[in-house]
Amino acid sequence: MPIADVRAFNRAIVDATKDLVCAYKPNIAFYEALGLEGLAALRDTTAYIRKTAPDAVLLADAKRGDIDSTSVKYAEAMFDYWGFDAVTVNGYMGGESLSPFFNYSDRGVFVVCRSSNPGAREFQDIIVSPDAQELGMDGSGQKMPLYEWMAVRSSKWNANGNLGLVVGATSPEQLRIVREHCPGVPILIPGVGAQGGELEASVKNGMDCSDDGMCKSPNILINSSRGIIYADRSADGFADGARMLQHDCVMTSTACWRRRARRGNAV
Ligand SMILES: O=c1ccn([C@@H]2O[C@H](COP(=O)(O)O)[C@@H](O)[C@H]2O)c(=O)[nH]1
Repeated sequence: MPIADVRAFNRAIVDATKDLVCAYKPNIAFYEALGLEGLAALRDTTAYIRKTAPDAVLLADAKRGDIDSTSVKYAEAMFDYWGFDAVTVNGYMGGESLSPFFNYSDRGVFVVCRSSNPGAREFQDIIVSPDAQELGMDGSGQKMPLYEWMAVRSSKWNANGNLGLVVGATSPEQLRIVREHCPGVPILIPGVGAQGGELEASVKNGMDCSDDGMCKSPNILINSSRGIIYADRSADGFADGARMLQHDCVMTSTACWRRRARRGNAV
């Protein structure tokens, strides 16, 4: 569905949702597809978000990643030129290819770990046998799916404490496993709404209870794009979409906290 005026469309979304969301995640592809005019609209949109919702995190969904000398330029573009707070990256070229992003210690770097699309299983679920030494274990290498190895391995890239992971809401069981390996790491969870991901199971399995069992800081970012921006092209529609998602997240996490509290904080 072409949008006649991208700037006005985005402004209406921001106005309607600024009190309801903690972050905005423009997907760079949609702006690049419109050429220079699209990039100008992205620039104006990010400026509008900064002005209107100054506390919101601006996360670029760009899934960048290349050899390190090229990643230096991708990181400069995302953080220095565009001024994003965080970016999604592709880690399958290995840790050193991402260090230019992690070197920006005041910015977040969300590594795709288990994506939300149906084809995710084609590679990410393949069982691999990482070197035992790499795993920091004795004996022979332990077998695990590739996405799980990504979760384990990525903690080595987190010297600056700015690692995040991306795990789709379409695979809550894999999310549970990733969370087990990665306490304290923020997880971006796309895939609710249009992709049919499971919100309740994702909130339950993704919440971070590493602090004190009460999940003071759940460390999850639930993403809904089409569920909000195409909810109904009106201010009420955008706000309703965001409000419904917020309501469901709060209900689920509160129920989870209560259950855990009743069990004496056991996670
Ligand atoms: O595994 C992934 C990683 C990124 N995405 C991106 O998130 C949004 C989801 O859009 P919806 O309209 O809420 O389905 C989109 O920009 C994807 O590129 C993802 O879906 N899955």
